[in-house]
Amino acid sequence: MPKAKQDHASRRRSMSDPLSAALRPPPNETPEQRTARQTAEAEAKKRSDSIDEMIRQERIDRKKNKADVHVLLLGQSESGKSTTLKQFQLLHSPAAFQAERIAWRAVVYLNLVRSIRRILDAVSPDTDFDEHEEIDSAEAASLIISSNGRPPSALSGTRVPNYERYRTRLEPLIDLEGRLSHLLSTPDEDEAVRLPSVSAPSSNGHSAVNDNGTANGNGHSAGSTHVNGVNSIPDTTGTGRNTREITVHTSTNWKKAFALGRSKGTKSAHSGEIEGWWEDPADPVHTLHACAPTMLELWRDPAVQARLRENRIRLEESSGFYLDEIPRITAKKYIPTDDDVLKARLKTMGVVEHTFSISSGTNRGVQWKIYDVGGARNQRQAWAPYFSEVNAIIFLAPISAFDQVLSEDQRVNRLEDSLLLWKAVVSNKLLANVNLVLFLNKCDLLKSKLEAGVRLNQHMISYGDRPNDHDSVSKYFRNKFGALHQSYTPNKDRELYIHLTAVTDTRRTATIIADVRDIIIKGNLRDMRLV
Ligand SMILES: Nc1nc2c(ncn2[C@@H]2O[C@H](COP(=O)(O)OP(=O)(O)OP(=O)(O)O)[C@@H](O)[C@H]2O)c(=O)[nH]1
Ligand SMILES: [Mg+2]
Repeated sequence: MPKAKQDHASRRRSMSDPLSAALRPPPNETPEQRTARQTAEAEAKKRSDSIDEMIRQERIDRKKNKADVHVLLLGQSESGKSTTLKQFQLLHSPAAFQAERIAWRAVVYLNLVRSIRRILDAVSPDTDFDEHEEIDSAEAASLIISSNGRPPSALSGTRVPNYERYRTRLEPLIDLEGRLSHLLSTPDEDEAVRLPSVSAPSSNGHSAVNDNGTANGNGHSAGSTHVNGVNSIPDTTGTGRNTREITVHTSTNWKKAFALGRSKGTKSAHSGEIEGWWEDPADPVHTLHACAPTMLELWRDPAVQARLRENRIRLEESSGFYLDEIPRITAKKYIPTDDDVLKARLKTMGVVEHTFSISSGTNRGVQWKIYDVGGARNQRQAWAPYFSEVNAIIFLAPISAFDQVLSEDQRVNRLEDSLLLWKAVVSNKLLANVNLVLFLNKCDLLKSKLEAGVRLNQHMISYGDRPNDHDSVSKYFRNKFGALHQSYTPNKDRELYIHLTAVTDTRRTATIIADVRDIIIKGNLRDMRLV
């Protein structure tokens, strides 16, 4: 309908509208009555306009709050990025966390079996650490490097008289390790392209991540998790045993694959044919259950403990440590607890994107996109494409790692690597307006390490003769990382927000995450001491 006609029609409608008719001024209105009416009308209009303005402002505020928040988790491998993501999940999509809990059983089993194999390798009469070209990540994580960068040879150490018996009895676990790796690595025949192996660096030590491993891929973020990039299958040494850390998908595919049971045709707990996985004779729990007494005996054997000490292997500080809980983990009806899931170690390859919708508090309705990246050196070129779209970065630096080396380059101290990475992030001009939150992580491990007598000044000369306790050491790192930001940031107004964290600790991390969330939303970083 043409506009003139439309106006006319609406006028006609309003004239015949009984309400409009009632509001029309009386025909015999005096000039005083008219002035009073007009004043009252003007006031009513003012009130109405201010209500309209309030509604408009609220709408803008709501829109602002609804805007997506993009957070990138950065830091070296094993710094705790994926664990931080799990904490976000636990807080903001507990139903999804709950649904995936059972699938983490496979990872916990694999972590446990690998710890056992690590012990067997370390206490073997044939082991000479100096001959080992490669030590896997978790081994490297638990080694204190001697002054020449190598642990002392194990050849002259304590003999483990029961070694052969342990080996024979635990042989089924070696097979199980292969089965579990396979289950986790090839969950789906239609799976995406594989990345080059972590163990195949290019000549400059940085192997390329293929296209799938870089940003943006072909966004299939249905549900909440979306993976850009894939995993590599662990290497196999000449001995036929894996020495590398298992790298598997962090996508929902492997989770489904494990949760749904094994090969086709096998009766599945989830199809209702049997009551639970423990009734399935092919389930890994049976091998673990049968080997549990020997695993316990091995771990508690004083000769084994002595040998591990001589080799300076502290498994209790390594990723995915479950050796103190063998009976619980190997029980037939074992279901991982929240803490078990948080401790489970699965290396990330590529980029995992997770979406949360905050359903309570002041940030209600805000969509959060959190990107969890692989931190190993050959994964880092996948980070940059995300720099232009993030509002905030949570950078994790594990400060307990001052005496450890990178698994991908054993010449590089982990803390030095963290400091260099941090410097690169804070000085990056593309990130000048991105909010920065720094988690000085693994404070629990730092504390136990310092209490065990490991001295920071033996690895960091600049620490001098300051006290070797948790407070002094963490303060020193806080200042060191803070000073780098102050010196190199291209944005002098940017405030840095530093936390001392142990992201496996759910209660404390929940408090920190709530604060970080509010601060990121406000875009207003403040330096606070929360722990
Ligand atoms: N004790 C302790 N363990 C931690 C802490 N943070 C992480 N971990 C453990 O360290 C291991 C490595 O953590 P991840 O979150 O997988 O590390 P990441 O940064 O994602 O590593 P990549 O995926 O290789 O880049 C896991 O087994 C975690 O449970 C911490 O603060 N304290
Ligand atoms: Mg990870």
